[in-house]
Amino acid sequence: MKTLTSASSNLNVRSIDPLPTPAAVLAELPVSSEVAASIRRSREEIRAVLNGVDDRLLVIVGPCSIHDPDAGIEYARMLADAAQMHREDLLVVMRAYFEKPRTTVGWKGLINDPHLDGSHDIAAGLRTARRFLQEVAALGLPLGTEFLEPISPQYIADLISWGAIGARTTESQIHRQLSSGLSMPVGFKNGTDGGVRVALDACAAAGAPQTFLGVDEGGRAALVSTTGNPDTHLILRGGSDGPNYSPAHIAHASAALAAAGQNQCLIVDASHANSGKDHRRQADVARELADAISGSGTIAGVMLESFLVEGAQKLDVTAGGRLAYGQSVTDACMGWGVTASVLGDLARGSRRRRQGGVS
Ligand SMILES: O=C[C@H](O)[C@H](O)COP(=O)(O)O
Ligand SMILES: C=C(OP(=O)(O)O)C(=O)O
Repeated sequence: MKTLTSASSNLNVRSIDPLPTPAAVLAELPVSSEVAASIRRSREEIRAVLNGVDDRLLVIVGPCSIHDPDAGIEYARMLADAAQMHREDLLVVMRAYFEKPRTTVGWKGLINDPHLDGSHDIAAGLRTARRFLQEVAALGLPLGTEFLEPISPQYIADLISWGAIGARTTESQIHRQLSSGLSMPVGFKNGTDGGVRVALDACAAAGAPQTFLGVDEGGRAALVSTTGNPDTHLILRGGSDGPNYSPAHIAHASAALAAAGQNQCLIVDASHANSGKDHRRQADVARELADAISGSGTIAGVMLESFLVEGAQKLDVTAGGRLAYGQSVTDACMGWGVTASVLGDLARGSRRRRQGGVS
């Protein structure tokens, strides 16, 4: 369906089709009171880690993107066991990314194109994402995601314990406004050029009350007024000028946060420009961080890209064809074996920090 509101509008629009409302999808796929309580609890735990009240290390780990819910669930079960094993030292959150920001063009994630064939069945994508989150949340594993489209949070945010705004959108006013109203802690990545200032500005903007155009649960355009998000924080992911996880980079970022009157605790992404997008290098970066955290009170968390099978495969939505099971179709990931060993190293680093009494 496409409606022309005037002879001069929608000239480049092929179609506009209504989607089910957030309220309809939430009613179809509700959250039990037990799961809702466990999500609220995990948000509090993440807050406590970010504020230095809980001395564990936050680890946000999982596939670069979820493209096959079955493989994602198999991964989640293994991660839930590992999270349980390391619960004294690590607070593990599963990366469940359904929306991919692209440098130019490419598959934009399971919500945008759930059949991976360019058919863009977003109604199915929203339901598939929500069903996946329900299933993982029922395992007791907290979930993290990148919020990219400003409308999709209405469909899934109640199931998310930690949110990220990506390097390509940290400077966007729309994403800062959105974050100011989200109910969970939200981390802002430094820019793709390595600039940390945009993320500090983002934390300040998202921490402030905002009024903007949004949608309500009924899918209607709405005036949204927020209180500001008290739990914004910085994520260092490296940039075009190289990695930014060295002790000097971390001290510099932490001082900039303090000067801006913001929380000095930050998260380091071991992937992306911090590992030159090389999944083998990512494990080395994570191990360097495991050593570094024992002497640093400011590294509150680490991000890892990991899936069942290491590496990545090419997805061509126009060509079809079979995909290897459990391997990323976006950025290359560490495989499960290496991930399990890296989690052990991070747990040991977290324990050493506690024993050394680093504050
Ligand atoms: O993490 C994912 C990617 O790095 C990001 O979405 C950009 O991907 P692209 O450069 O392949 O488009
Ligand atoms: C896109 C991502 O990261 P960045 O914004 O750092 O490129 C991601 O984590 O999937």
